[in-house]
Amino acid sequence: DPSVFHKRYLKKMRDLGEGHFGKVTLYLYDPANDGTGERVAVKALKQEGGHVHEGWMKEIEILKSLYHSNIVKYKGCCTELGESQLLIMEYLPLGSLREYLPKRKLGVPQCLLFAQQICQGMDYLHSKRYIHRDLAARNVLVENDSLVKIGDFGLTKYIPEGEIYYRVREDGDSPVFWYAIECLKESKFSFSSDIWSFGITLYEILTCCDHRQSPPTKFFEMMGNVQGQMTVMGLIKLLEKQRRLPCPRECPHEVNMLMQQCWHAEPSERPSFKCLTERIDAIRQTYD
Ligand SMILES: Nc1n[nH]c2ccc(-c3ccc(NS(=O)(=O)c4cccc(Cl)c4)cc3)cc12
Repeated sequence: DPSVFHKRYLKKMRDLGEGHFGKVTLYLYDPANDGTGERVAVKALKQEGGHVHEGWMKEIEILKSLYHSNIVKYKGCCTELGESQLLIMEYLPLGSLREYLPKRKLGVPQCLLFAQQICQGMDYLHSKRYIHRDLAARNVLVENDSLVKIGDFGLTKYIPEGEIYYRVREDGDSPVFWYAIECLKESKFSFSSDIWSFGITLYEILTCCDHRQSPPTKFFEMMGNVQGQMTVMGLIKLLEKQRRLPCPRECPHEVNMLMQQCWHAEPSERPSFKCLTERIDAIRQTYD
């Protein structure tokens, strides 16, 4: 069974990323023990033990059930007695947009191609009634110059038929600068709050993930940067005054309008990923 990986053949190479509950690491899976094995990305749960376990199994089941060209491929899992399962994914050598964009100043057409592919992957996720809850440039991986994939589903939740929101207890270090206003105020997550996070991710792409223009940096500036003592209340007040991230220098007017609509205070006024895919495609056509 190619989806079963034995821990004894996993050779650690380097870290790929770390989240609140987990860690992603590059391993060589080398059963012949001659260096000819394949490189895989392995996500492990930080040993929090206990309650996190069922959420972890859910994450593995969710990724296993997703098949889309803009979603990282599930390869299998590794179950060792007494330890939590390891999630084995395909390895993309170019890493996430956070690593890729600062090195490759993309033009607007390629930025829009990446944005459109994120919308296609997210439209597929929403079609299966999942909300992502952590869409950000750091969680988008680069296969090559013309293909990106959503690479982490650690906060993804299923929204039952007939429901609109998913409410969460406050969890660890939430990515508040990617959160829609209703998530900050009422912890209400929905398909529409993913649209808000996509708008922030599109802003990151258009600023080439330049840390001087990053969402945290810009929001701190807009709040008067009181020694970084940003409270969630400070961010909520700013957003309630209709303040939003500024239009990036290279950003065409119609793309800025699209981003601002993703940040509409009223969730139901935000576009869907299907609509965004079509609108971005139309804008891209004007560059051909
Ligand atoms: N280069 C890669 N090939 N395959 C991968 C699978 C996941 C990842 C990955 C995906 C997401 C991140 N972002 S992250 O912010 O580091 C993160 C967020 C939530 C949970 C964790 Cl454990 C890590 C970092 C790395 C990278 C690769």
